[in-house]
Amino acid sequence: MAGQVNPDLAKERENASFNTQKLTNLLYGGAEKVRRRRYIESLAFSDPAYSGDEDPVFMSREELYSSQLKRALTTVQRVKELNITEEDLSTYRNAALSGGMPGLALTWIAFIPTILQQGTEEQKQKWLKPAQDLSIVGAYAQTEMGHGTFVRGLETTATYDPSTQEFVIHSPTLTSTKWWPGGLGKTSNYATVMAQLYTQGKCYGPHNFMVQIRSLEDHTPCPGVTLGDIGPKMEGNANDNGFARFDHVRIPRENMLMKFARVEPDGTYVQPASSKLAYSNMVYLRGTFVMSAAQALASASTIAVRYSCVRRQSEMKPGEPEPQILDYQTQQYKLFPQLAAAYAFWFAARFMTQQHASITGSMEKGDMSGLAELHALSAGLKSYTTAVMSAGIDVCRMSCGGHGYSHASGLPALFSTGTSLCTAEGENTVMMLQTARYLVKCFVQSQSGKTLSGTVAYLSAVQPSPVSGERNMSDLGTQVTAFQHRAARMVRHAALQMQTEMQKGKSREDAWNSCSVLLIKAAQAHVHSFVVRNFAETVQTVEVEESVRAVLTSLCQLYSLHGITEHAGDFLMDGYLTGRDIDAASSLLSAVLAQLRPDAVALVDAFDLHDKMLHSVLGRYDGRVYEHLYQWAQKSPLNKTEVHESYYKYLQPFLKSNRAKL
Ligand SMILES: CCCCCCCC/C=C\CCCCCCCC(=O)SCCNC(=O)CCNC(=O)[C@H](O)C(C)(C)COP(=O)(O)OP(=O)(O)OC[C@H]1O[C@@H](n2cnc3c(N)ncnc32)[C@H](O)[C@@H]1OP(=O)(O)O
Ligand SMILES: Cc1cc2nc3c(=O)[nH]c(=O)nc-3n(C[C@H](O)[C@H](O)[C@H](O)COP(=O)(O)OP(=O)(O)OC[C@H]3O[C@@H](n4cnc5c(N)ncnc54)[C@H](O)[C@@H]3O)c2cc1C
Repeated sequence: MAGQVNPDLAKERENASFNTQKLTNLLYGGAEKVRRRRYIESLAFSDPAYSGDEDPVFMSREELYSSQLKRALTTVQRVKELNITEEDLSTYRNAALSGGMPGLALTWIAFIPTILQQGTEEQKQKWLKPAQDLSIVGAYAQTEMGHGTFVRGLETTATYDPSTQEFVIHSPTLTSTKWWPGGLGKTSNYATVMAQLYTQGKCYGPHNFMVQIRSLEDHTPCPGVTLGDIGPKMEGNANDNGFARFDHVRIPRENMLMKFARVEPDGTYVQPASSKLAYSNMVYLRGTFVMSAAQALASASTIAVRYSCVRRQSEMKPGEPEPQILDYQTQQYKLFPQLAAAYAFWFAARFMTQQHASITGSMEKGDMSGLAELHALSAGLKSYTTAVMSAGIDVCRMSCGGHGYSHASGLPALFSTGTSLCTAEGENTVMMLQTARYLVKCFVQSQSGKTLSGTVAYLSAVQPSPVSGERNMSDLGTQVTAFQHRAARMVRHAALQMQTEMQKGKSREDAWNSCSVLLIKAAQAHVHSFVVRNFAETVQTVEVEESVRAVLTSLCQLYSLHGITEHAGDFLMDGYLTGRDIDAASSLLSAVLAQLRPDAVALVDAFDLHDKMLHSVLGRYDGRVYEHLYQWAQKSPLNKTEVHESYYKYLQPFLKSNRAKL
């Protein structure tokens, strides 16, 4: 019957052990914030300006680009009309754009933050408002065809000419062509360009420059600038990721973003407090990817868990009705770890945001001591959470069988969008190696007697010797300590291995490369241990109803026990955990799967993701999967005519001639 919720799904909701709304409030920071978020979303969802477009999967690249651009421009207009505040801005935009990435997106997520973080007060005055009001549109142009990871290897030059007080921006080679920046291809008329700064005959490394790239009158490229779109990608095709070449393009001296480093009119270079401050916007964006990872995994688990309650398949017991596929333990083992990771990353993202605010606050006051930890934490968390998210979405997709492979499920698009976060804003392996670099340094410091603090404090506190006696593997504290022990041992092992290689005569760089697999694994173990500890501390300390705490505790247990059993070898290596402990962890894990089963739907409902954000026939809140699957397929462009034109062009003549031969 129209409007009714699938009875299986309705029953799941009735049987939950806790109040979903209470958990939603916890996730979003209180009942008032939830109410506000829903209200802001409803403004977008009910606005006819955003409805009527067809499903993006049925659109051509050009249709997609234009329709998302149009929507994005409508959001700018509506934000003014509706007085949407800064705090509600991203909620409104996400809802209006249904999570899509228009050509304007990088203006919001990279161009404006770069001006904010790298610009002087005067520069902010000049460019912030135009960028926010969208009288200029900007890209963040750093990556080149030949270099993305190795920022010091960028080839674009910005050479200061004191006679005119200008910088000359130049792309000396094909490989120096800026390649990938979002919105650069067709949409932007400005870009912050990362280029090697040359002044008084000396190179001072990569710095950011504000460059006008298109005419503000007719949008044609400025003299000396060649621009274009780099072509379709795995996903995100509403965005015109682009290329740009500069042929001795002159910009005023004031266009160098000079909050940290400066070039005086006579060409004198003034050093920043740290050369890495030019990278602050990357650190910020990496931090935001942790929440994107949590949300992407939350979306995937919402889709897969709801569908797994609607879908019935096979016979568990002879003669009995087909069970919901979520009743199979193997299905729970696929999905619940993804669900648990989504929660774990959500809380980790919250920590990351707080750390970012607190350390950048100190940096504003001139205290740079937290920069290294902030970089290591954001790089490691970005790498770890996006990798788990990407793999996890694919697990969710496969858990939905054939229908998961259809775009109707929303999972293919979610995967190909989500997986881009493993590469963008610092390739994951490279990022994890940055965390490893910090850990090795900390280890060496702790060896020489320094007491470590912050997220690495445990490296000096945890003893590497095995602990004997029975362990209560269901105790969260025991699990956290086991993770810390594992990480500390792996960091120590990788660092000592490096020292051994160097003692054998290898250079530091060669020793680093020959130990980099160990280093990556150690850094992953470190981040994993941080995420477990942060999850455990959150569930233990947060102010919430006991029924919510109980289900979160089970979820935390699951995340942690899953990690222990999946990486059993690491925990067994030095005998810290025994085979008996691992067996106990496996049995507990099975028990927690069964314990969480009745709450699975309520746990995904608590993410409060609207159907308009999920884009999934399988993950619909009402669970009416089959009728909508049928309706969705009708929209396929191939169904526009009963007999497709290629029948007349190709198939008919072919069949006819074959029949004639009979
Ligand atoms: C339902 C929801 C679904 C949602 C899902 C989707 C949401 C959509 C959202 C979004 C969509 C996508 C949006 C895309 C946007 C993308 C934008 C871009 O990609 S912009 C380009 C980024 N480019 C990189 O990140 C380059 C990476 N490379 C680097 O950062 C550097 O080159 C690095 C770190 C690899 C090396 O840097 P060195 O060569 O300058 O430094 P060295 O020599 O290695 O180190 C010197 C010291 O500096 C430290 N260091 C390096 N970077 C640092 C930093 N940033 N801060 C502090 N210290 C740093 C190092 O740790 C080292 O420290 P010691 O010497 O050991 O103490
Ligand atoms: C969707 C998307 C949007 C993007 N948007 C922008 C944007 O708006 N602006 C912008 O400037 N850029 C953008 N980029 C570019 C992005 O930042 C780079 O692609 C990214 O930083 C990775 O660099 P790379 O492509 O040079 O990879 P590479 O470094 O070439 O990576 C290739 C392989 O080499 C390995 N590798 C490289 N260096 C090392 C090392 N030191 N140690 C061990 N292994 C190593 C990597 O692990 C990887 O396996 C975007 C990219 C994508 C996919």
